[in-house]
Amino acid sequence: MIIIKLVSGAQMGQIDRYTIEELGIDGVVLMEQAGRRVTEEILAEYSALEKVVVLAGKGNNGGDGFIISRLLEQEGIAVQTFLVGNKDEITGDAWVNLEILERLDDQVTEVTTAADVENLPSDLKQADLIVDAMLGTGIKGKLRGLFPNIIDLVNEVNTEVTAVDIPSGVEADSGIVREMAVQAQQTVTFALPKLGLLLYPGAKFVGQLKVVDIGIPKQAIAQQEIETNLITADLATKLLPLRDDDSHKGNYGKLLLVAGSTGMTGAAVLTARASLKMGAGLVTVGIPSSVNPILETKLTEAMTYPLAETRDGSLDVGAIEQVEKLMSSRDVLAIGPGLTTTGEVTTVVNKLLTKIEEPVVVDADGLNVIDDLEILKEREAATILTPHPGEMSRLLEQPIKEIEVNRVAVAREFAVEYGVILVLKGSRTVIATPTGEVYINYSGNSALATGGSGDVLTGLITSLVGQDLAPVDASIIAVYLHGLAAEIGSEELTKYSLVPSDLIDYLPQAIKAIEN
Ligand SMILES: NC(=O)C1=CN([C@@H]2O[C@H](COP(=O)(O)OP(=O)(O)OC[C@H]3O[C@@H](n4cnc5c(N)ncnc54)[C@H](O)[C@@H]3O)[C@@H](O)[C@H]2O)[C@H](O)CC1
Ligand SMILES: [K+]
Repeated sequence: MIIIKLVSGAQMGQIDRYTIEELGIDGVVLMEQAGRRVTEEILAEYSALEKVVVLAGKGNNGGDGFIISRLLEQEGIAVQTFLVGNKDEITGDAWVNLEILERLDDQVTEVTTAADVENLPSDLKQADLIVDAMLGTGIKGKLRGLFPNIIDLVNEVNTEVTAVDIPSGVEADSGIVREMAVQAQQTVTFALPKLGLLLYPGAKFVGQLKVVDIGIPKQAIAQQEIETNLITADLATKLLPLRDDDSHKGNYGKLLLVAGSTGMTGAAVLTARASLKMGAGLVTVGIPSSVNPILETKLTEAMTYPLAETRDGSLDVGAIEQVEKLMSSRDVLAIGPGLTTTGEVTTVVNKLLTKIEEPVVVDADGLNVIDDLEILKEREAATILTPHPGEMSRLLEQPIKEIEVNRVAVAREFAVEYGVILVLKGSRTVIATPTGEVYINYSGNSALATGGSGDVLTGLITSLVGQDLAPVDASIIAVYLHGLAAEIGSEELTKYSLVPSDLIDYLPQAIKAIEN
């Protein structure tokens, strides 16, 4: 599948409603399929189950749980079903399934008091598997009642857990976990992955994720406008530009990278090397003149251009005209890595953002010195901003925490408001476009959490924009490959020892993995 849509809990609810009310597929039928699919996944994963505990909540997630209890019993497995709540509070499709279970004489034990909770641990410990069907997409706000205690118990015992749809405690829209959530080894989710299963911190609780079809027709999904997509290997493959044998360097972009300063030449080197390794045609690094000799020795294929500098070795306003002149024969500009924020850098960056008519990628210090976001709106060519949450926090003058818990919304709103491609870095990098489309990246690992990995990403994006890719497509491939190179590289080097220059060395293997 090339594009995988990611849904919020509310969108999934709408799709359900449409399927049931407009298409006339009964909710009980959907629930039956849901329960059956989870049961199949459980049986496929665990071959020798003897005892299973199903923990059910009062909503439809619990309804799925009742079906799973019934189907596992039919397989000859001893199932204990606990309902967190009173039976007389159960309604609708969940009630239908509770009734069936009772008619079959399969016991459902109510857990309604602290004393009931105290009785749970021995059963939880003795079980081969716990099925978490307490809270699904319907969770709202802080965990209430007995849930915090029960979730604690589930997490304390050693028994493996399969979560139904989403681990209880994780919010489907955001991945927010208010105080705690069930730590699952496996999560079986219905129809489409929920955002909260991919975004942190929720993602930590999911274990292995399986997305199963429960018979929701694709028309019901199509009728929802879903603008949030998962970046898959297939999508990266589809977007990767082909290289024609009958081509020359002019076909692959002329890049100008304005980066580096005294003490930070490494940033310029990483950006340049990454852009070359991604296939750029011609790369020029514009760098404060006194550090130019360093770049000359560190870079072989890239050209360098000494730019006007102040006494402290950072850019001087004289660089504005030099960059403008260079850009008259270049296709794309990247500005920011290792520039520092001192002296005249602010003026240089802000002036260039208004003057340069080619696509611009702004990163690191380039982002830190933007003094008026309005200039972004004025730009006609594409602007790609690649902040990490700290830089985003500065751009928006909002606490990092608010950005972290709201990555998708923050990125989308910013991209739409300022007409830019926003690449909000972090585990699960979010790419947002001026039209409000969002792409979430799943590749990568903690090896990327080190100074310099952002410089590599900037090089990759700039390189692909130079190769004439649409800025959003360039960002998608770059972010995906960057993460994949980290995954491949850390297999050999470990997540501790993989450094950004290694990322560049592993890029060819990442490209190979997605090449057709
Ligand atoms: N996606 C599908 O096509 C299908 C999904 N199914 C399952 O249905 C749930 C969603 O069911 P819903 O009834 O809307 O909500 P929940 O069961 O998740 O929870 C409602 C239940 O929980 C209580 N509650 C809510 N928040 C809290 C809280 N913070 N603390 C304590 N209690 C809370 C609330 O009062 C209700 O009692 C979906 O995930 C799927 O598993 C269908 O089975 C098939 C189709
Ligand atoms: K659940």
